[in-house]
Amino acid sequence: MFSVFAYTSIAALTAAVFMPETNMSYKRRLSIIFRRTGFLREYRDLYGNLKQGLPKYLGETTAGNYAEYSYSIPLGNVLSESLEKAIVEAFDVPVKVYAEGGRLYVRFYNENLPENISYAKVPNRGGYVVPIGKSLDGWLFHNFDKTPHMTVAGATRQGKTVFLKNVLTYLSERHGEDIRFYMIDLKGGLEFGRYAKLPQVVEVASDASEAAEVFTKLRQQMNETMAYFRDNGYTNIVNTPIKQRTFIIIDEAAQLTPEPFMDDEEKKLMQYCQWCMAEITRIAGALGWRLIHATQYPTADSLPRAVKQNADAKMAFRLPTELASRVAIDENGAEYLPNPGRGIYRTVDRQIVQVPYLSDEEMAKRLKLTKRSVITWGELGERRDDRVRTNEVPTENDRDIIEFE
Ligand SMILES: Nc1ncnc2c1ncn2[C@@H]1O[C@H](COP(=O)(O)OP(=O)(O)OP(=O)(O)O)[C@@H](O)[C@H]1O
Repeated sequence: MFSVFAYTSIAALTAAVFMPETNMSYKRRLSIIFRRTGFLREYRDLYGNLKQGLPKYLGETTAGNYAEYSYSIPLGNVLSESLEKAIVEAFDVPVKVYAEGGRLYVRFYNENLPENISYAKVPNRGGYVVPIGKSLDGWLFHNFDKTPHMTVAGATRQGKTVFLKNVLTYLSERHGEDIRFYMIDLKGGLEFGRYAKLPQVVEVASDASEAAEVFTKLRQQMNETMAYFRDNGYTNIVNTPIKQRTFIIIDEAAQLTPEPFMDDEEKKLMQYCQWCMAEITRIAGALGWRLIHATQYPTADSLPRAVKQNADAKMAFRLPTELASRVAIDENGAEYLPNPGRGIYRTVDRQIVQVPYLSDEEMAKRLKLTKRSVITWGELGERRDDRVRTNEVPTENDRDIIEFE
């Protein structure tokens, strides 16, 4: 099994210009790092004395955008987080360090990720997959049939909504009405309320009490589906002929966090919603439910432990602190991401990607949205009023979408 630990140094993440280095200096610097971190092998010299030496160098591979060096891992050593960090922080170029089959690989890339990659460039893939983005090793997709649930975290304006729109669009384009979306859009329905008339979108909840109603319906459906699976001897939807998959996207899930200032009823409502999210991630993956929990504020309270534990894929955009990064993806790094759309995708391994940019216009074209299929600000009613109250007027993009024919 591929055991990958990929890092990109802070310097490389922020470097605007690629700094070429000679192969010689890469190897020499690696030797110094191996010595300083004690990543050494033991051997006996001609006189039988025990000595320490550098790990055995196995060779170099070059490909389109990288040069990679491999070494034998000295017995008794492991690829530790501190060794990886020592390596990646020492170079001005993006570096990936990983161990596989007793070997240590250090890959030096000769390019940086671009800051913008168009959604139009995303390759076509079958199955219940969505593009996560482009890494320096190529396109990366997330397969919801393999890993049903995902958490997404990122500070404001760092790319969560664009990512969720990628998910909605890519799946809808490929699976038509086999895909169902329940959008729990706790930004008052402002982002996803407009797509309520899409055939794939079953329901849009825009506050906690609407969310609770949706969760109650989903629980009923879950029980019915479970009974159906039992009757048919099914254990997991991926091994059945059933094509339908149900996505529950919760955007700004922190709005479902019980707070000390809330009255008991409100707290109970929030706790109920959090419990339902946990139940969905615990039980419903095998039944075809896929939950995406997105928040600006990943804390132990806003990201319930059960959801985090059962969501084996974690996506982080830039976060304000190392602590937030650790809550979101169990390690630091998200606090250094340099631009919107740059994310860390964490499963068993870790990849840095640039999420494809999908504009509202492009989304409208792809989903064949017309005036009739897009909810207007008038129809949004209350929600529009909320936006006016908060002085958030519709943007140019919003208007384009609504007027799109
Ligand atoms: N993948 C991307 N590629 C390039 N630019 C992006 C990408 N994602 C986001 N951006 C830029 O950042 C802006 C904000 O992105 P987005 O609306 O997704 O943020 P957000 O994280 O959802 O913010 P909030 O939580 O405040 O709603 C976009 O309008 C766009 O200009």
